[in-house]
Amino acid sequence: MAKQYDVLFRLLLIGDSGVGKTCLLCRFTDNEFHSSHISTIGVDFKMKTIEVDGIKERTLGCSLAAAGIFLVYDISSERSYQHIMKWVSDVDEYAPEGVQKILIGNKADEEQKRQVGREQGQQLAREYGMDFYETSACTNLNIKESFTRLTELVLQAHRKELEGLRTHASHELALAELEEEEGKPEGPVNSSKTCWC
Ligand SMILES: Nc1nc2c(ncn2[C@@H]2O[C@H](COP(=O)(O)OP(=O)(O)OP(=O)(O)O)[C@@H](O)[C@H]2O)c(=O)[nH]1
Repeated sequence: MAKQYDVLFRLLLIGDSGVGKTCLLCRFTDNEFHSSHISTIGVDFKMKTIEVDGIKERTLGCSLAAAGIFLVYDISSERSYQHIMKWVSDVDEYAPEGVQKILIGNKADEEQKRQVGREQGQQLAREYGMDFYETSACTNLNIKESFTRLTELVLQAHRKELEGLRTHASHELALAELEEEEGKPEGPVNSSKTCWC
């Protein structure tokens, strides 16, 4: 059976209740948006495979030991923005070292209710050395872009393992070609799935 992904890792969305974490995840994985708010008890868990730089990444939408974290606030809630600092300190305390982070100001479609300026988001992201996106799960603004960017950051942070994966993959390919040339029956090729969970 064809390999469905090369690398498996987890992304976590954190932020105050109601900022749109579940909706961001559903928009990214299923291209769906739900206008009702049913508070998540525990964790939502979704998977999606995307291809970045020729490598197929399978992301788990949620996890406790995550390789990448979205810190999400709602641009129509100053309070959710103020709480980002608390979320960042929790991440610094509990997340594994080297975890990649991106700041998200969600509900960017709610311009008339805006309480947090785009510059405030940019400034906070600069202070913490993070990338920043304003998104809308409702209109699909910057969803793919932000998930792809976090994926790229995770890949960069795991460059060494990735190089090993590429070398292994090219060896596998060369071996398969050789076997084909020699007319050998195709044996089971070990799949080189990497997990950074
Ligand atoms: N206008 C607008 N509404 C949004 C957007 N994203 C989410 N919402 C709405 O905000 C509410 C909360 O969204 P959820 O995704 O359930 O929020 P959450 O952060 O997962 O909430 P908890 O599970 O309680 O932590 C829902 O009514 C959504 O429809 C958005 O981009 N724009």
